[in-house]
Amino acid sequence: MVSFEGVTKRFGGTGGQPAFTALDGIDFTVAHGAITGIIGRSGAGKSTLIRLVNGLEKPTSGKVVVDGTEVGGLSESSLRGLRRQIGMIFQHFNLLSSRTAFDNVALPLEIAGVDARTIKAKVGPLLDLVGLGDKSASYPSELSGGQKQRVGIARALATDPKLLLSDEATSALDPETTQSILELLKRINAELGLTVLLITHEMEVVKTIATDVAVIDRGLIVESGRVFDLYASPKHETTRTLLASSLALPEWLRTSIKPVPAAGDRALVRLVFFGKTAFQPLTARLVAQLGSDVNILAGGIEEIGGKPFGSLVVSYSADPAVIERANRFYAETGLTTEVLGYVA
Ligand SMILES: Nc1ncnc2c1ncn2[C@@H]1O[C@H](COP(=O)(O)OP(=O)(O)OP(=O)(O)O)[C@@H](O)[C@H]1O
Repeated sequence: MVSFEGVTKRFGGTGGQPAFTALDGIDFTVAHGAITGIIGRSGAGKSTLIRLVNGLEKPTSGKVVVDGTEVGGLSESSLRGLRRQIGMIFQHFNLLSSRTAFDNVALPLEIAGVDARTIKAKVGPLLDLVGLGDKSASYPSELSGGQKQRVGIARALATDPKLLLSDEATSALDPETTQSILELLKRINAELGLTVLLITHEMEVVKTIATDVAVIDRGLIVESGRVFDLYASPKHETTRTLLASSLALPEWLRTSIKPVPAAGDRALVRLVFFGKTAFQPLTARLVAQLGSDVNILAGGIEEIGGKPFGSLVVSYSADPAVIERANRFYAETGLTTEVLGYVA
C-alpha cells in the first residue's frame, strides 16, 4: 500500500546552514489492510516520514509510493486527488472551533465540491460510526478529548480514503480514552478494510492495535516485523529500551537500572512465555535452580497480535556463578529472556 524505497530527507544545507539528515535511506513497506505502527523517540523522524506519504514533504532522494503512485512526482492537482484518498488524524485533533461536529466532518466534502444533500447523507452515518450520532450539533468546546478525536476520525473518513495516517492520535488522551479510540480504529480497519499507518512514541499503542511495526531511531529503521516477534525477542537496543519503558515496573526500579553490574548487584531479567513455553511451570523450576534468591517484580499475560503472551520480570544475584546457572536453565528449556540491566 505504501512503500519507502531508499528514502532520505535532509533539511537545511542552504545559506551556510549545516544540512540535517532527518531520514537516512528508509526501505519499508506498509502492507495493504494492515495496521502498521512506526515507533520512535522524539526527533527520530516519525512526523517527517508520515509527511512524505501525503506529499507535505518531498524526499531529498528515494521514492515514496502510495497505492502504485510515486508521491514525489505528482503535480499540485494530482496531489490534491491523492490526499482525498488519504485520511489523517492528529494529536490535537485540528478541529475548527467555529464549526459543529457535523460541519467539521463535512469540511473535506465541501472542499471537494460535494453537494449539500450528499454531504448530509454521508456525515450522519459517519458520526454514528464513531459513536457521536447525538453530538452532531455540538461545537468542539462542548466535547471531551476522546469525542473530539472521534470527530477527527469521522472527518478523516469522509472522503472514503484507502489509507488512514495517525500522528500520535492518542497522545493527548487519558489511558481509558486511548483504549476506546484504539478500539475504534481497530474496528474501522476491520470493517472498512482501511490500511492504517500510525506513528507513536508509546509501545502500548503499538501493542494494542498494530500487527506490524517499525522502530525508527535517528532517521533509520533499526528493526521491523510483526509486533509479536518484536515483543518476544527485540533485537535492537532502541527497541529494548522502548519495551522496557512499557513494562509495569515501579518508577524507583525503572530509574535505577544500570547497564553494567557492580559487586553485589542483581540482574533484572525479563522472561517471555509464548508458544510451548507458555504452559510449563518454568518459573517454579527457575526458582528451584537458583534457590530462594529469585524476586518476582512484575508480570502478566496479555494478548499481542491475537496470541497469548506472558512476560515476567525477575531479579537474582548477578554473581557469575548464578548467571551461569540461569543461562544454562534458559538454554535447556528454550525460555526466551532479556537482561534489562542491573540493580543494587
Ligand atoms: N522543516 C524542518 N527543518 C529543519 N529540521 C527539521 C524540519 N522538520 C523536522 N526537522 C528535524 O528532523 C528531525 C526529525 O523530526 P520529526 O518531527 O520527524 O521527528 P519525530 O520523530 O516526529 O519527533 P516528535 O515525536 O518530537 O514529533 C528533528 O531533529 C527535527 O528537528
